[in-house]
Amino acid sequence: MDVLKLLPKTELHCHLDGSVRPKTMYELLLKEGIIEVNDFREFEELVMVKDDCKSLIEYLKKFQYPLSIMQKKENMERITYELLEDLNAQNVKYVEIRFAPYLHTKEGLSFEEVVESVLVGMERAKKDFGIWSNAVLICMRNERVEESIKVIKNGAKYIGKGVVAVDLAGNEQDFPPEIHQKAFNLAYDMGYNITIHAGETGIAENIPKSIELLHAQRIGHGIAAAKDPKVMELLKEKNIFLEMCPISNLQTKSVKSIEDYPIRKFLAKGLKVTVNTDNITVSNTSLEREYQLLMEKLDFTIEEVVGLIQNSIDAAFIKDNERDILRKKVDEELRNMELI
Ligand SMILES: O=c1[nH]cnc2c1ncn2[C@H]1C[C@H](O)[C@@H](CO)O1
Ligand SMILES: [Zn+2]
Repeated sequence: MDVLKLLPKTELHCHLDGSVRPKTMYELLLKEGIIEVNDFREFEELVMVKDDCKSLIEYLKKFQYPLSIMQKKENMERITYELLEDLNAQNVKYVEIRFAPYLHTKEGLSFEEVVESVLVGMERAKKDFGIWSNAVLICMRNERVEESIKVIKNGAKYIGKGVVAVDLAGNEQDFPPEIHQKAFNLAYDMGYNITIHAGETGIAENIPKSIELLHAQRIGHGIAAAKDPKVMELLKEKNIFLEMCPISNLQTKSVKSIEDYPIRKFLAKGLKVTVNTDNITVSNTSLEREYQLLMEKLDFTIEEVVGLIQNSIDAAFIKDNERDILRKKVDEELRNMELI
């Protein structure tokens, strides 16, 4: 839809390893001898989930391919830069890119080399394309709390220099939030913003736990809140933003079908909802596709989509003066499109 293409957009929940430009991943996997397929289509089957994906755990298996080539500084920088180049071409004005630094230290890179390569890619993209971005550092749920503490301590020197927040991601079913409480207390004291993946795989209680024990200001996914009015009440009362990712949620079977997707229920309850991609390549999606799905299947109007974009601006982990600048830029384009 042309109007969706042209809309000025913001992206708050986008994993770097799940969003590697497919052609680049193919080139690097072949060059490094990790795969032997010689057909691009066959390769796409390997790295993107299909509709028959059964769970988040199955979905997470796709990350082994991008992670295997994201172990070098030049690859990290290039992948970040290209993601931003592609998002800029889709008129994304602001993006928060998330990644788990320690998943990129398997072949000798230091934590600092990983983070700085991403930050250099972001800087270069800003200079070349004008697209503005910040980074979110991920702690992995399946790791011990000491590993999360290392992410938080080592990342602190980058707060305000491109890093704005920390997150907890990975297998939610087997690793509840409280395992990482000590780390997120520290993150809170150190001044990070905090977002937590919670309620993605049906466990509603992980949402209040993430807010009350881990200081979450935003919740990734949050689908399971729909089952519990008290959880929705808490989200509303605490003014917590939801980072919803419809296509990913359908693929991981967070919801049975798009008709069961609780986005309208959340909006009707007055919750602050944003819409994001999660993993552009693994989920084979884009912001445009996410919005198009909402318009085609859930009867969203273009004005409602604009409302979601405006929520993202409110939810972004940026300073208020930066938020004013971003809002002004987006509003100007919306006004020119006669959408506000
Ligand atoms: O949607 C998700 N839920 C939980 N974990 C996820 C999701 N998408 C990606 N991840 C994991 C797999 C990646 O390797 C890791 C860091 O981006 O975060
Ligand atoms: Zn995610």
